[in-house]
Amino acid sequence: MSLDKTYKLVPGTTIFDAEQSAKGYHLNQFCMSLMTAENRAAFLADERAYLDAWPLREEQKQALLDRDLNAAMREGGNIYFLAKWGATLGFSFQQMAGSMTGMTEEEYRAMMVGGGRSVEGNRIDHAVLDAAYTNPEPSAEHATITGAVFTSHVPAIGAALDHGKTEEPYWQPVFEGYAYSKTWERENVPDVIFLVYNDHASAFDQSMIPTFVLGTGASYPIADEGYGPRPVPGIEGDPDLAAHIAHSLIRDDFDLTLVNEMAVDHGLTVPLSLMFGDVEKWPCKVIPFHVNVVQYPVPSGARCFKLGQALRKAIESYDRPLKVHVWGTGGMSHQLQGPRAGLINREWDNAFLDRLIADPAGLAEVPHLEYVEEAGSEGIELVMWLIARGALSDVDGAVEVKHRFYHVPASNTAVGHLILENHPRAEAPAEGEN
Ligand SMILES: O=C(O)c1ccc(O)c(O)c1
Repeated sequence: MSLDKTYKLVPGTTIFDAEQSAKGYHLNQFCMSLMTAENRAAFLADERAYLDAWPLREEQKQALLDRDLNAAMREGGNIYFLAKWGATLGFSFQQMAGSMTGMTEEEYRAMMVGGGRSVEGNRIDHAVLDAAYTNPEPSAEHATITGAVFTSHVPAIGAALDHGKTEEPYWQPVFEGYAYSKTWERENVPDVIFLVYNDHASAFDQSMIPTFVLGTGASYPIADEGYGPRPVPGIEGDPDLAAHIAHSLIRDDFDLTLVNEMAVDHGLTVPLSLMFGDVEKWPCKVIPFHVNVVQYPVPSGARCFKLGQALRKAIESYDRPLKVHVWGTGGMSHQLQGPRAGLINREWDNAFLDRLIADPAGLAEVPHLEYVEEAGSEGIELVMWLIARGALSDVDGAVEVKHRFYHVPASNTAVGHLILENHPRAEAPAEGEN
C-alpha cells in the first residue's frame, strides 16, 4: 500500500513534504544563513562565491542567480526559507509570489486588489484524482519487521567495553548475558534498525523538549557526553524509510519532531555495541527515535504502545523488501538521584518482562506513578520498550522468545534484555493459487 500523496495533484502547487525537504535541505539551510547582517553583506558582495561555499547542486545555485523561484521550489526550496534570500535582495513576499505566476508585478498586484485569483479553474483535475484513488498502485513488495530487541543502555557498559574490562569479575556476568545475542544478531542482521532510546541531555538541552523525535537524517555523529565521544563508528541513517515512517505516523495523528542533524549518545550506542560488539562499521542502517523521559510530562505507556502499532503499519507499507528490527532500550529499575538512589526491584522488573511478552496491551495501562514508585525515577525509561513491543505481530502472527536475561547490578541499574522474533502470518494465497 503506498501512502496518500494526492496533494501532489493540486495544480500550480508544490507541497513541502519530507521528499522536498530532503531535496532542498542545503538550499533552505543556505537561506537561513542570511539571518545575520554580516552574512547578507558577504552574499551581496559576491553571490556566486557565497553560493559556491554551500553543498548545493548547480541547478539550485542557478535558480537563485536567475531569480527563478519556481525552479528553486522544484529544487526543494520552501517559500518561508526563500523569503530570507528574497528579503536580502529587497523583494517583498508579494513580489516573490507574483514572480512565479508569469505575470508582471503590476498585473499581479492588480489581480490581488481585484479580489485575488479565483479557485475556479484552479482545482485538481477530478478525473486524475479519481484515477489515483481507484487504481492505487499495488506494491508487490514491502518491508517486514523480523525481530525486536529490548535492552538496558547503561553508559558504564559502554565504558567497560571501550576500556577492555569485559572479563573483569564485575562485568563478566553482564556480557555473558549478551553472548547468545551477538550470535543471533550476526545470523539475523537486518537492513535497518528502528532504535527507540532517550537522549540524556546530549542532543536536546532545555531550549527544546520534543516528546517524540524521528531521525530523518543521512548520518549521525557520536555525542561527546563529557568523556569524549565513545570510540564507535558513526551511524548511517535511512532518510527514505524515515520519511515514509514520518508520513505514515503523522497521518495517524502522532505528532513527531523530525530531526535531520543530531548527535546520538549512550542510549543508542550502548545497545549497538552489546549486540554487534566492536566493529569498524555498524552492519546496517539505524533510524534513531528519541522519546522524552527526562522532563515531565512524559508519554504514557499506552501512547507508546499505540505508537508501536502505528509504526508496524508504517514499516509494512514501505514498498521495498527490507528486513527491519525494532529495538526498545533503557531501564530496567534504577534511580540515579536523591536518597532513593540505587533502588532495584527484581520482582517488578521480572513481572514487567513476563507481561511484555504475554500481556503487552495490559502492561501498557500501567501508569507513570507505578514505574517511578516501583522501578525508580529513571525506571520510567521502560515505557519506551512498549513502542518496540507494539510493533510486533500478535494480531495476525506470533512472537517467539529467543532470549531473556536479567542481572543486578551494572553501575546503578538492573540490566534487562529480551529478544523476540516476529513471525507475521503468511499472507493468504490469492484465489486460484495453492
Ligand atoms: O547507572 C548508571 O550509571 C547510569 C547512568 C546514566 C544512565 O542514563 C543510566 O541509564 C544509568
